[in-house]
Amino acid sequence: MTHTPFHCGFVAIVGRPNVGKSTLMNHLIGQKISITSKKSQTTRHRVTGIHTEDAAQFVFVDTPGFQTYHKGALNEALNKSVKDSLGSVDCVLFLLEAMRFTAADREVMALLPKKTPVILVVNKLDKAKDKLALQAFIDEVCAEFEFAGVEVVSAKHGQRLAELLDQVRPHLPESMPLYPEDMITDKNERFLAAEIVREKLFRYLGEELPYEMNVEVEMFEMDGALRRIHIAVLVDKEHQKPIVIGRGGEKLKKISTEARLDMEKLFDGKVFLQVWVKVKSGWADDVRFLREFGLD
Ligand SMILES: Nc1nc2c(ncn2[C@@H]2O[C@H](COP(=O)(O)OP(=O)(O)OP(=O)(O)O)[C@@H](O)[C@H]2O)c(=O)[nH]1
Repeated sequence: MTHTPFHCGFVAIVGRPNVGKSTLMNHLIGQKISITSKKSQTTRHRVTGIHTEDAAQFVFVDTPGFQTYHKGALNEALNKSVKDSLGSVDCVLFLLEAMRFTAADREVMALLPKKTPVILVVNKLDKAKDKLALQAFIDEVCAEFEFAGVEVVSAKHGQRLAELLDQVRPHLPESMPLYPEDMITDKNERFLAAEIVREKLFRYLGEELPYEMNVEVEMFEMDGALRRIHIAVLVDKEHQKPIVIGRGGEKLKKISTEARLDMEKLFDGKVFLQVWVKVKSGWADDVRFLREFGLD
């Protein structure tokens, strides 16, 4: 009897903000874990997604967008996180949007490792109608870096993701699976609860969203089968509070109701959720505070 060896490894997904990294990872692991939004720079934490097959396990690392425009301590922490995640993986997926190769993309490209295989993933295939122009675009990008492979996909529509996995699989080292096969993330429920609230804030505040904002889980307790969760939304300035709360508290109510429903679905149990807004002045440049978030 022949024995197929198991392969398991880490795969980093990198690219400038808004290329579709979170969307890609969510589709690859088949469940929504990392948050997505039309507004860029929504991913502040490394999120690990896990995809397990009969003979392979892919452990995905979703890095924050490489920051070019904001130079505060927060963004230095984010940039460091990109570099760290690239130094310790088996394969890197470098995402671009079809037909767009911007200065911000080149800045991320400059961080790509030379010793680790990098696959060029051209996303948003659904938007590229002219196939000849697409090939010319791919040739132009490939002239600037030695990629181990190229794949065109549509993360949003789940197109050609199997082909993408086929390209990654040979780069995973022979190893036992690192995680149980039904596990899709190593982030705990506490982290996921904060991610869900963050996503609702992005959805309901849109352009009004204060740039300097974060979400902190103040309490997460099991009370029998009930999860009691208290979450604080931290804004930088007093005048930003009413933006999040809305007239008569209407926005915050909507955000917390929707977040609670999502949590109940994901955790498969009842949730009692309280969300409130607090002012934490100057937090975006306070490195000590970043440390508490595990971001430095
Ligand atoms: N048309 C189209 N849109 C896509 C595709 N993939 C992602 N998008 C959209 O692109 C936007 C950004 O996607 P995200 O997954 O949040 O991008 P990201 O790279 O994780 O962004 P940051 O968190 O800012 O780094 C969202 O509106 C997605 O719906 C695709 O294949 N086709």
